[in-house]
Parts: sequence; C-alpha cells; structure tokens
Amino acid sequence: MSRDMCNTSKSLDSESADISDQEREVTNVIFNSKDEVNSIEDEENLFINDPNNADFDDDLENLNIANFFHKVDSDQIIYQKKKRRLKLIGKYVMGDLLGEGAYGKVKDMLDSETLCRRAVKILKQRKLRRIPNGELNVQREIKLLKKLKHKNLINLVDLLYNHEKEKMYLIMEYCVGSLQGMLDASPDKKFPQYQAHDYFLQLIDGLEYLHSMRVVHKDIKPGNLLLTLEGDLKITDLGVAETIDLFAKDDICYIGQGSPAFQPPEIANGLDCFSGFKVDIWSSGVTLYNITTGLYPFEGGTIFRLFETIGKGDFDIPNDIAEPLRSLLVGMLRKDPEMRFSLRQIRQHAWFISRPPCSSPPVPIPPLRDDALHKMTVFPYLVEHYYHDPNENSSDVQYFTEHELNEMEKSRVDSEYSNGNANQSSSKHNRRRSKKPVSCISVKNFPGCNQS
Ligand SMILES: Nc1ncnc2c1ncn2[C@@H]1O[C@H](COP(=O)(O)OP(=O)(O)OP(=O)(O)O)[C@@H](O)[C@H]1O
Repeated sequence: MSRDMCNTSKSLDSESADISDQEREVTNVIFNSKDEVNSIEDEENLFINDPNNADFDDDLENLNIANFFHKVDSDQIIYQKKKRRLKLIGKYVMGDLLGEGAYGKVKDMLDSETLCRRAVKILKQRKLRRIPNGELNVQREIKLLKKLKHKNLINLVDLLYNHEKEKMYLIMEYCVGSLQGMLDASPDKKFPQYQAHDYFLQLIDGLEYLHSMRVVHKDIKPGNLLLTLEGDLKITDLGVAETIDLFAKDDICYIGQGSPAFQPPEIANGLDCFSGFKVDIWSSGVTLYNITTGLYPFEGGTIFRLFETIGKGDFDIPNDIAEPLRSLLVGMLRKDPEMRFSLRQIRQHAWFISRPPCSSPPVPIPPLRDDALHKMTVFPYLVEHYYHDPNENSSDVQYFTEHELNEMEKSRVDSEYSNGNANQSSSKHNRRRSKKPVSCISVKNFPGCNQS
C-alpha cells in the first residue's frame, strides 16, 4: 500500500495516536531516508507557522509542492519500540489504557502501597469546559461518589489533582468490563437467563441503596454496569444523577438526562415533573429486557420517532420469553409510573426469587486488546524500571515494520494461550532479566521516575 506524503503526515498523527491508544509500545516513526524526515519536518513547520502572518500565503505559493507530495510505501515506515517509562501519580503507578469515554481516558493503575489494582479516569479541565455541563456533571459525580459506598456501586478510592496541568485523577476500583461490552462481543447480544438474573439481582441491590440515599441515577443501562474480576456488578456513571432534597415530600424530579432508549414515557412525552425513582425502575426494566432478549422494547430511527414510540408505551416481548420473566418485564415497563413495579414488588416477584437453571455456557468477558486474561499492564513498566541494564548500549535499538510488530504481538498472544498460564509475564524483558518475583517489588520512592 502506498500513500500520499501529505496524507502520510496526517495519518502518522492519527496512527501514532491509535497505536499509543492501543498501547502497542510504538511511538516513534522513522523514515528510511533523511530527506523524507526533513520534508516532514518542513511540512510540519509550515503548518505550525502562524497562518495570520502575511508571509504565510506567499510561503505556500513559493513551495514546490512536488517536494512533499510524493509516495511512501508503508514498508518504508519503521517503528521504534518505545521505552516503557514508569509514571507515578502520587502513590499510584500508571499502566495502559483501558477505555475512553466522552469525558476522558481510563487507565490501568497500581496502588504502590496496598498493591491493589485500580482504574483511573483522567479528566482534563480544558476538555470538560468544552462539553455542555461537563464540569458540573463531574463535580456532581465526585460529590456523590465521595459519600456513597456500596458493594454494587463503583467505589471512588482516591481523588488527585494536578493544578498545573489542570488534570483530575479519579482513582476507582478496577473492573474488567461492562455488560454492554460483553453483549457486544456475544453472538446473540444477550445473556442466558441465569446470568442475567445474577446481574439483575445485583443491579436491584445497588439501586435500592442509591434510592435509600435519595439518589436517582437517571442513566441505568448495560454500558453503565461494570463487572469486577469476582463477578460483582458495579453501577457507575453518576454524572446525571440527582439527589432528592432531604426535606422533599416525594421523589419528584424535573430534568431527565439519560440515554434516549432507556427513558420512560413520562420523559418521552415531555412531562414537567415525574417520579425519579420510577425512572430508574423503567430503565432497569429496559436493561433487563435488553440483556435477556438482545433487543430493545422501543426503537425508532430518530430520537423523535423513538420518543414517539416510548410515549405510547406499547411493546412486544419475544415469544421465547416465558413466565415468570414475562410478567416482571410487563410490571417494570408499565406506562403509568404509579402502576409500575416498585423495588419491593420486583424483589417479591417469582423470577427474582428463583434462579433460572443454567441452560448454556455464560457469556464471557471479552479480551482486552487480545488479552483474554486482562493481565495487569503496570508490570512491564516496573520490570523496565527495576531491571533495565544501564550499561546496555542505547544505540543498540531495534526497529520493526508495522507488519513485524503485528506478527510479534500475535505470536506472543498465541504462546500465552497455549501455555495457559495466567501469571506468566509476556514481556521480553521479563523473560530475559527477571531475577526476583515481580510481586515482591516495593514501588515506594522510585528514584528518577516520572512523577506527575
Ligand atoms: N473502574 C473501571 N475499571 C476498568 N475499566 C473501566 C472503569 N471505568 C471505566 N472503564 C472503561 O473505560 C471506558 C470509558 O469509561 P467512561 O466511564 O469514561 O465512559 P463511558 O461510560 O464508556 O462513556 P461516557 O462517559 O462517554 O458515557 C469504559 O467503556 C470502560 O471500558
């Protein structure tokens, strides 16, 4: 494949972004020919130059376009293996990317004192200012997470700020994925009933706790239900949650902000006020419908059409959904909030009380970037930090083509699968240099590491 040089420069940016996102240890792109490097640099300088400068347009015209619009084969692009540099945020050692949401990136992390694995959500103030209600939603979420503690609610373990960089670090308990991620990776986009039952019971436990603390979540959906390695369900994302005033007589809310497909008829129909708790019951009902059927009870090509359908409140349940699940779904998705099941009615329902039989294998947690074991990504940084040989000739750097890197990654994953050893480290450095078990490392007071 060959590419236009101009596009190459552009795609190099996105490629290196992709690659770093995928944490493939690759950042530096090196061209075989020095001229090519210069032309790229010239090109960058050109566009970095201030376009408001009067000379800018003249410069453009005088440039010989042919100098940098030439083709480069992808095998001429070679990648340099990036050095893994240990990065500390307070007492936490930073690992690789786990996922990314609208507000920021979530990365793997290790608490150097307790050796507990954590996940950190990195929020940049500048980015938040560009999102409508971004700062407000984050403040609200932090305030709530600080006071709420429950087994089925994501736990905010720590909160760190870097005022200089205007960054916020929300250190949370580590989860292996969301129900949505599992559904997306499964062929039928649904769970067997016994698996859905297990998650639903935990959802109701978490929801009952939230409501007892006068908190309406407002955005219950499979994407906001995370799972720990132990299979504990954690309700997350309280960005649009609302706390009912302590002295309020009821649970009346005035603003509905959740995901459209999970909104109840009273919000779809534009009512001025509605019962907050019944909103969560409805969205939990849509969630239960979705995880047991692989479908949505209400659909529409546009939000307008979707809300029109939800507003009418008529929906079908697939024939293969038998009692007692059927009547539970009907009870949770009653159009009239007054008639809709309460948490107590859900708890007393036959489907809730008795666990459905194990009919088929459970839907597994999908691998994280080819790693079925979701191994901790912090270890290679520690290994590099502690076992890096300072006498190693730094000019002895190896370069690889993209194809070679892909092949190396593939064979690494294959060999881990065939060895079937969860604890086996994948790192080349580990195999070569490990002299003592990594778990014995104390990661306090790192000399020379990159403290942020
Ligand atoms: N505690 C956690 N442990 C492990 N991974 C997590 C954790 N929290 C979030 N993630 C991962 O990070 C991704 C981004 O999460 P985040 O909460 O920022 O966004 P989102 O809920 O996916 O989307 P948005 O916030 O834009 O609605 C998630 O999809 C999930 O895969």
